[in-house]
Amino acid sequence: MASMSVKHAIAAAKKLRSLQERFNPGGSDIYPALMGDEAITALIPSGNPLSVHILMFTRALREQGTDEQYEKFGRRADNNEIIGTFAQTELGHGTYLRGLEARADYDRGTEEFVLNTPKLSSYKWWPGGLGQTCNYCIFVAQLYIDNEAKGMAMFVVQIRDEETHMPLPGVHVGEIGKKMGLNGVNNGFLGLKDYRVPRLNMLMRHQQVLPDGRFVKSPVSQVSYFPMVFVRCMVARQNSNYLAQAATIATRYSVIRRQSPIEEGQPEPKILEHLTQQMKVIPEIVTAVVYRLAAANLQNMYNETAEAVYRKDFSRLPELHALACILKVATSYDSTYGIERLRQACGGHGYLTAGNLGNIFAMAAPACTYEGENSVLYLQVGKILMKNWSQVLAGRELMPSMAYISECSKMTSFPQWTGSWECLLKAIQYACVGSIRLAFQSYNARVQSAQSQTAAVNYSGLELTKAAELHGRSYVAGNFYQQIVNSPNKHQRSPQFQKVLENMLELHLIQIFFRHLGDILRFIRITEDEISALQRRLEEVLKELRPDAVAITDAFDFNDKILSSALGCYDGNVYERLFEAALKHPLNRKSVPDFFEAHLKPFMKENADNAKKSKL
Ligand SMILES: CCCCCCCCCC/C=C\C/C=C/C(=O)SCCNC(=O)CCNC(=O)[C@H](O)C(C)(C)COP(=O)(O)OP(=O)(O)OC[C@H]1O[C@@H](n2cnc3c(N)ncnc32)[C@H](O)[C@@H]1OP(=O)(O)O
Ligand SMILES: Cc1cc2nc3c(=O)[nH]c(=O)nc-3n(C[C@H](O)[C@H](O)[C@H](O)COP(=O)(O)OP(=O)(O)OC[C@H]3O[C@@H](n4cnc5c(N)ncnc54)[C@H](O)[C@@H]3O)c2cc1C
Repeated sequence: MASMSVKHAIAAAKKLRSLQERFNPGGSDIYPALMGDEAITALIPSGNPLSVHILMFTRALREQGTDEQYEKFGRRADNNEIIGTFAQTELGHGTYLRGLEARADYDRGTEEFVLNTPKLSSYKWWPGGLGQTCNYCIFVAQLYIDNEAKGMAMFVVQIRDEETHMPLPGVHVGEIGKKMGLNGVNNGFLGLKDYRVPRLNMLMRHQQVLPDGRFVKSPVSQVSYFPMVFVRCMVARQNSNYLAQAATIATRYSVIRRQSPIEEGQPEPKILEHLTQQMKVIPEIVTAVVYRLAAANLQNMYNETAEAVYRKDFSRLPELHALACILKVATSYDSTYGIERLRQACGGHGYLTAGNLGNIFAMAAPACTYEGENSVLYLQVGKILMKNWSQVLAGRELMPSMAYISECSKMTSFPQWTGSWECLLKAIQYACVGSIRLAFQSYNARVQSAQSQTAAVNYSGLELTKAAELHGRSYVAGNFYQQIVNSPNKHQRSPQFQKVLENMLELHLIQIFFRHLGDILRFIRITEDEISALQRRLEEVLKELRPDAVAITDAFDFNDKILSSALGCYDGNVYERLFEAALKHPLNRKSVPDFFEAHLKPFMKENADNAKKSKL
């Protein structure tokens, strides 16, 4: 499987290169590469073994290396002359970066670093492509000078001979084993023993080790985390895509499949006529659109921040970090759970490999773990919200994406309930700020009672997580509201299109309201009549969006090859394709399977003989 994936990935990368040269000659714009990665990834159901090379190895060289280091390594990596990965996670550590055990000791006598993974738990474990594909990696290690720890640093390390692909001396490298998905990616392990690299193999754009061993600290240590921020931004885009693919499949299947009359004596309707089926499918279509828009915003913010960081302006890093964390978590959680809901909406056929929903789930699900495990990133955002709440209490301004927190903090009570979009959005934001305030009270009480900040974060973890989750909802819903209601290009939309968008906004806001009704009722008094009115609106907007469901998913414009699903093909010939896929199963090559003579027949005969004996 891995070699097939590599073959496909290389073919697709070559195609991408020719497209890039045709549409972006000589351009350094990496987004065609990303689109290519998106396309490559979508075309290789078992995952793209070059993803981490494209998304992390080449970018780390460009963003963390000096111009000279880019010339030496980065240009060759961008041109796919060398293939690398990002080797940070270890067998024993993934989240707690300050606990990473791999070490780089500077030898000023030879102006080299001596790299070691001192214990089994220090082995790098998980990096994509590391097992068999890559001949280089970015090796993340704790830097030591005269045995004094200086923090994390990144090193360009060649792990295999460029001609023979043999592992180099001192390198122990291989595949970590079968996974629940992405089995074409050959995630690998890497052990290094007294492996020496020249001083200039340490990426030194932001921090340096001089020939005499003097250490020049980075002005902002967190800039070494930048490669992860980028992938978190990409995950938001990628996972909204996975959800859109699954929503397309389930929608198309739901207007082909007929089952269970709604009126006695009437013909069986398309299953999408059932209200409960609409509630399973249509909100996922809208969620895919909502996150695609949020991911696009985040990508723009990433570009602006990356340019600023290149100019040594680190001012926007904290806001990008906070947003990248919360959108990576929200998109990966909601897409993973949403894809499973869509699979279940397709009944038994949703469980067939030919439907491809299982594989889309297996591609989407690990994003809840890689690039920062979601519950850890929720806590990270919770900590940032605590810091920002202290700013609010001190009367200081907050970063733009958190400005609503300041506004809501000034409200002594929630205004008269109207049920309007603005009211629903403000309710989610108001509940978020109420949760932040409660979390801060718990956290602060713990710190005041002499708990360390780390311990206070841990023991306030449930409230911090809730506040972070509601912050994500507030940001995403607010972004969608602005795009639909206040977009500068709103006048260019036809009235019909604007109406569809407004129906999608109505559905998103009401769906989020009901999902967090408990959180909202904690801070806002809403009557049963007001809630029932929203229940009616939910049923009504599902009915309104039903006729547009296919058109909206067609607009995602996934080629049948990308969906790779007998349930979701554009022509709707589901049963023919299911049957065609079934007949291709190896067990159908013979009428009588080999195991009949070898196992089944003797087994049944033995039982029959025993039955006869017991009657005698
Ligand atoms: C569209 C095309 C296709 C796209 C495909 C995309 C999919 C990708 C496919 C490839 C598949 C897999 C690739 C996977 C790769 C990996 O998984 S790489 C390894 C990822 N590992 C992690 O993410 C580790 C998680 N842990 C952390 O990030 C940190 O340990 C954590 C943030 C949890 C804690 O940070 P610490 O420094 O340890 O401690 P803390 O006190 O919390 O933070 C101190 C300080 O620093 C600030 N901070 C932390 N992180 C960042 C950051 N990234 N950027 C900026 N600032 C950061 C934090 O807010 C604190 O600031 P303060 O002001 O001092 O409070
Ligand atoms: C498909 C895939 C691809 C990957 N690709 C790469 C790659 O290319 N390069 C790379 O370096 N890594 C890669 N990784 C590794 C990934 O980054 C780590 O798995 C991730 O960072 C989590 O670390 P961990 O697995 O060690 O879990 P741990 O850090 O051990 O966490 C395990 C669990 O403990 C809990 N936990 C941990 N810390 C805390 C905390 N502070 N507070 C509360 N609970 C906590 C959480 O529930 C967490 O799920 C990949 C992983 C996967 C699944």
